[in-house]
Amino acid sequence: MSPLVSALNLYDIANVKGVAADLSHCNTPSQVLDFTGASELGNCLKGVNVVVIPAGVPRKPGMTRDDLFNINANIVKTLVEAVADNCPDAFIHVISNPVNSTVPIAAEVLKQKGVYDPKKLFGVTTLDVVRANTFVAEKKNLKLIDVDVPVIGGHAGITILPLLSKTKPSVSFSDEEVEQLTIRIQNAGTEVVEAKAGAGSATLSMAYAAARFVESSLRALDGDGDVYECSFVQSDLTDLPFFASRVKLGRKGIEAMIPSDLQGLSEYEEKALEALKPELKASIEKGIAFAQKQPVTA
Ligand SMILES: NC(=O)C1=CN([C@@H]2O[C@H](COP(=O)(O)OP(=O)(O)OC[C@H]3O[C@@H](n4cnc5c(N)ncnc54)[C@H](O)[C@@H]3O)[C@@H](O)[C@H]2O)C=CC1
Ligand SMILES: O=C([O-])CC(=O)C(=O)O
Repeated sequence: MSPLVSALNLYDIANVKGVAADLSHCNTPSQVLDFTGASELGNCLKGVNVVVIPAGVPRKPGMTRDDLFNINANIVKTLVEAVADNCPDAFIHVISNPVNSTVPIAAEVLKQKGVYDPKKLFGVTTLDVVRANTFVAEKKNLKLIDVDVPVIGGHAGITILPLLSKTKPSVSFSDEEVEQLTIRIQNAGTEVVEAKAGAGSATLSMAYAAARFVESSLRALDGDGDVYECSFVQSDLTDLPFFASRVKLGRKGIEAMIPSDLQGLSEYEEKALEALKPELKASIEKGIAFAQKQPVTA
C-alpha cells in the first residue's frame, strides 16, 4: 500500500481510493503518512512533505474536547518530536483534539527542537467550513459547491465562529437564522458524538475534511497560486497568538493572512468574537504550559 493510501486508510471510508486518485495529479513527490499506522516512525517520515496527525482518543457523549487533553497532549507531543527530528520542513496538519491546545503544544515542541516554522503548522478546522457550507446550502437551497462560509476562531464550542455575513454567494439571513445556524455549526461535532453514543466522533466527515486540506496543501506545494483555506495557525490578526482564519497557502506554507476577513463583521459576529477570546486564550495557554513543563527528548 502506498504511503498516501495508508494515511487515509485510518478512516475506513469507501471513497479513500477516490481521494487518492484526486491527489495523484499533483507533481510534487509528496507522501502523506498516517503515524498511527507506522511502526518505524522515523524511517517513514524521511522526505515527507505533509504530515497528518489524527492520532488520539475521540470524545464520548458528555465530554468536551478539552476532556481529551490529558491523553492527547502527550500523543501529539511525541509525534511532533518525531516530525521535528525526521522531516522538519513538512507541513504539519494537527487534527487531534483539543486542537485549540494541541497546535500550541506542537509549536512549543518545534521551538524546543529549534525547527519551528509557523507558516507550516496547521490546526485542521476544515470540517467547520464543510459543515457551515452544508448547513447554509440546505437552509438557502443553494448548490453546495457554490457556497463558501469562512469560519474563524478555534475548534471547540463557542470558539468556532462562522462568518455568515461573509458567505459567498452573498445571501441574507434573518437574526433567527444566524443564531440557529451558528449554534448548529458550533455543536455539530457534539451532535455526532451523541448520535454515535460512545462509538467515537465524526470520523467519516473528518476524513473528507482532512482530504480537502491535504489536497489544498499539495496544490500549494505544486505552485498553484490560488489556494485559500481556513486553519488554526499562529496569527497576528487578533490579540491571541493562535487563531483560525482564512490563509493563502503557497510552496512555503502560509503566504498571507487575510486581515480584511475580520473587517466589516456584523454586530452579532463582533460580539461572538469578543466572547470566544477568553476560552480560546485559556486553551492556548494550557497547551503552551503543558509543553513547557515537559521538555522534549534530545
Ligand atoms: N479537528 C477536527 O475537526 C476533528 C478532530 N477529531 C479528533 O481526531 C482524533 C481521532 O479521532 P477518530 O479518528 O475519530 O478516532 P479513532 O479512535 O477512530 O482513531 C484514533 C486513532 O488514533 C490511534 N491512537 C490512539 N492512541 C495513540 C497513540 N498513543 N499513538 C498513536 N496513535 C494512537 C488509534 O490507534 C486510532 O487509529 C480525536 O482526538 C478526535 O477528537 C475528530 C474529528 C474532527
Ligand atoms: O467533536 C469532536 O469530538 C470531534 C470534532 O472535533 C468534530 O467533529 O468537530
